[in-house]
Amino acid sequence: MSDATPFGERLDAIFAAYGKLCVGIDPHASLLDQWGLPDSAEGVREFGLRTVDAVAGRAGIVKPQVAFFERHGAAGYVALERVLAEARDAGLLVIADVKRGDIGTSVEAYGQAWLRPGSGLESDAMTISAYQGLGSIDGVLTAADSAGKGVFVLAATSNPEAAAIQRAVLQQSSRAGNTVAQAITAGVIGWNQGRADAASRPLGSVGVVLGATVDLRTSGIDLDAEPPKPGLPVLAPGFGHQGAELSDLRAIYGSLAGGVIVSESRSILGAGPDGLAEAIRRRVNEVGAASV
Ligand SMILES: O=C(O)c1cc(=O)[nH]c(=O)n1[C@@H]1O[C@H](COP(=O)(O)O)[C@@H](O)[C@H]1O
Repeated sequence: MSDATPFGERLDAIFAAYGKLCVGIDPHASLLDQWGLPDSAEGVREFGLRTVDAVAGRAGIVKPQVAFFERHGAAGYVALERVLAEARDAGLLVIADVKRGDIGTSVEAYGQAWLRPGSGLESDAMTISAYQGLGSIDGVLTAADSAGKGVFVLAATSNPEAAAIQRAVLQQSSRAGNTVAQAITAGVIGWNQGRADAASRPLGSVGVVLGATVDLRTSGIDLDAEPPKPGLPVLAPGFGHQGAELSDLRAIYGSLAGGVIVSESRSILGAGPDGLAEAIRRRVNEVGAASV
């Protein structure tokens, strides 16, 4: 499947081949220590490469968190470029967790950094924030679409402090009365439905971040409606270390459960370099049993 194939189709193929686990690549200082690696650019590179090696052939998706590489400045970025390239060469789908957002022209430049084919930081998808308005991300969505790339827009994030803002109710716009999380989710579903051949696509190429720790109904997300067509990719952090249980997956996500990517970092990485492959294998099976 070529890179220009829509991201949603590539994600669907990965789901079929490897299931829905995404392994976060988060080289926390404490994990580097546990793995016997230095807290340096070399350390995060080695951590990333070993994780990619352990994931390849066992799961299909990785999500490097850029902040842990950025801590080491330019050398950290060089390390990240290598990890991204090795992951993509290994056939993994790479979601760059960068959470960018700005006025439209600047967010487009972020898109060029992370999603433009040939860029040193090229990834298959990136996380972005639409808190400067849904219109501010239009340009990056269009560019991603034409390059077969994906975008995950923050909607209801897993951290408890987020609820006050993300459950706030819009006063203006055609979505007045919606919560912020609801308006973003509806906007993304609408975007996917507006693409050519949308009805025949299994999954859209734009998804949302809906944390597994969140009461999504209270956030205004409709979990009882028919699943959208095409399906909505849902990046779902919050399982594992943050406390959400896989056995609750269907209850948490309702009719959106089919598009859920279970993303875990510390709960898997904490197995250490020697236990990592086995921890991934086990979690892939558990996610398979819990997923729709
Ligand atoms: O976009 C994300 O990935 C994300 C969104 C969110 O709502 N909550 C959240 O925890 N994340 C990221 O997901 C990862 C979760 O890590 P663990 O809690 O160790 O599984 C971290 O890299 C977070 O930055």
